[in-house]
Amino acid sequence: MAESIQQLVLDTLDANGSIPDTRTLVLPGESAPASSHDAQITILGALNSLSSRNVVTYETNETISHGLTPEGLQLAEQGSHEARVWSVLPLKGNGDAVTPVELKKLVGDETAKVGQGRAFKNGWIGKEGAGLVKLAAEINDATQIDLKEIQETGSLKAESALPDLRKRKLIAQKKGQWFVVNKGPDFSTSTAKPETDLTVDMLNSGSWKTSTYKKYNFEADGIPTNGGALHPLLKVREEIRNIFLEMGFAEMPTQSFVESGFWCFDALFVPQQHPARDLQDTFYLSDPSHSLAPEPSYYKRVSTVHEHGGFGSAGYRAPWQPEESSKLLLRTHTTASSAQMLYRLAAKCRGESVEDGAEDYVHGGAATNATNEELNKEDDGFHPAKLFSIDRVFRNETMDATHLAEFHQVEGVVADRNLTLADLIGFMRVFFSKMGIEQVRFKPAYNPYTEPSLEIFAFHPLLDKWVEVGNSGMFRPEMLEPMGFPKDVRVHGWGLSLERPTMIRYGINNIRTLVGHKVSLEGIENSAAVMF
Ligand SMILES: N[C@@H](Cc1ccccc1)C(=O)O
Repeated sequence: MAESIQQLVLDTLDANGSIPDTRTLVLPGESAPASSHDAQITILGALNSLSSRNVVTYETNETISHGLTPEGLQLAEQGSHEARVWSVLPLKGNGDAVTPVELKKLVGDETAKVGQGRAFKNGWIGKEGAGLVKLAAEINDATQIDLKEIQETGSLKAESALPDLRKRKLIAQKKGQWFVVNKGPDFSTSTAKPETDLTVDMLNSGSWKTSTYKKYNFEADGIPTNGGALHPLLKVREEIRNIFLEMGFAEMPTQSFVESGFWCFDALFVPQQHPARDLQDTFYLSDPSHSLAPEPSYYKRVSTVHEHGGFGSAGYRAPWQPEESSKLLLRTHTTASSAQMLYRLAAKCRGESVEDGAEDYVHGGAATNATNEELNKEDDGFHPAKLFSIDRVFRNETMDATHLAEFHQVEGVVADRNLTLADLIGFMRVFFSKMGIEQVRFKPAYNPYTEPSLEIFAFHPLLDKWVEVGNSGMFRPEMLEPMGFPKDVRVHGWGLSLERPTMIRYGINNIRTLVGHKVSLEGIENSAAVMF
């Protein structure tokens, strides 16, 4: 039906050039023109779909018409109340007058009540004794005639009669529409929907040659895209960075991912035979495979403390191999960078001038433990420092749900005179509580470069167990004194991974989720409020 109406509109336009009034159309299957409201609504549907394809244009005109109410319909059929009253009475002098009680019986209560008054007013009836009689031998029931006209045409030529009929609730207003239709820019008599895509089938069958195509709408709004977002690792890194900054730490400059065995291990007093230096644990570079030699006097102090001891240490008493020291590798921990920053921090203590030294990253005097006596003593070039880094490290690990060959380490070091283990523990508590971790425990551990060393455990309220969150310790004199730090300077440090708190924060079970090309945060809605 809808399509045949579209076809009718198109054929009419084709034949006549335009359709000045859609009420003149004779719809398929009908014999009379489509003057009714419903017919125009049906036509409107066809016009809308044709105009959306620019096949036609149309203008809307409004009409106000009238229809009969149920009571109006009844009166159009049977005559007005007054006419019906008049019709049952005898003409004056031609019989017995009808009493009001009898009249009600003859025409019904309602008609008797309404009709009497009007028939009197029109001069059609009169009183005779206690009853009623016709005065006029013939009447013209204008109400019935008007109602019939309205019923047939929807309007009344004698418009002045309309308000009264409306007041009597015999007619009601009906709003309607009709349309003027013209050919659109893409007029054609075909009702086939234009193609939106050129398909393989159309090419094979050759139908593409005769098909019509939907035009591109360059005005259309595009589909809104989801805006860019920070990677979860970046968000958590920013949070941790802010914790360090508000605790007065300075960020160490990002150093090269490639380090020498010297800075990654030797400078930290990691023995040259240590298993961490194995090929299975560390990625070594093949080209170039070896680094330039470090500053000779420091290199000498480091190799000596390893081989023969010194600074109160017996050393490892094992042969020192320059080859091992100069190997290039991907750093296995950011402590390799901390070592270089500490070496620079000690430059003044070694009597060297500081060019690009760690002084820039040193918050002199902050949180110092120095006594008056120490402050008064001669300047030995040392300044306290609080440094941090959050950066990438690499380990030759078997990858699984919680291990990757590369990850990020969060690392902090604090250098000051006479720091104690209590300072380290106190620092840890404050740092982790700022990360939302209130319950922490420490367990003695072993690192070649720290003594004592502590593993940090935190109670995870959701997992209901203690989980390891970091590693820490006080750097050994065998590491600090060859750098040139005075004997009373202590440096403590700690490290944790960035991935672990991020995974717990975002409810991610598989670390690969964090680094794939598609980061899906499957558990994000259920993520814990606490970070670890
Ligand atoms: N480098 C240690 C962390 C650490 C840093 C500083 C001091 C002690 C420990 C690690 O990789 O786990």
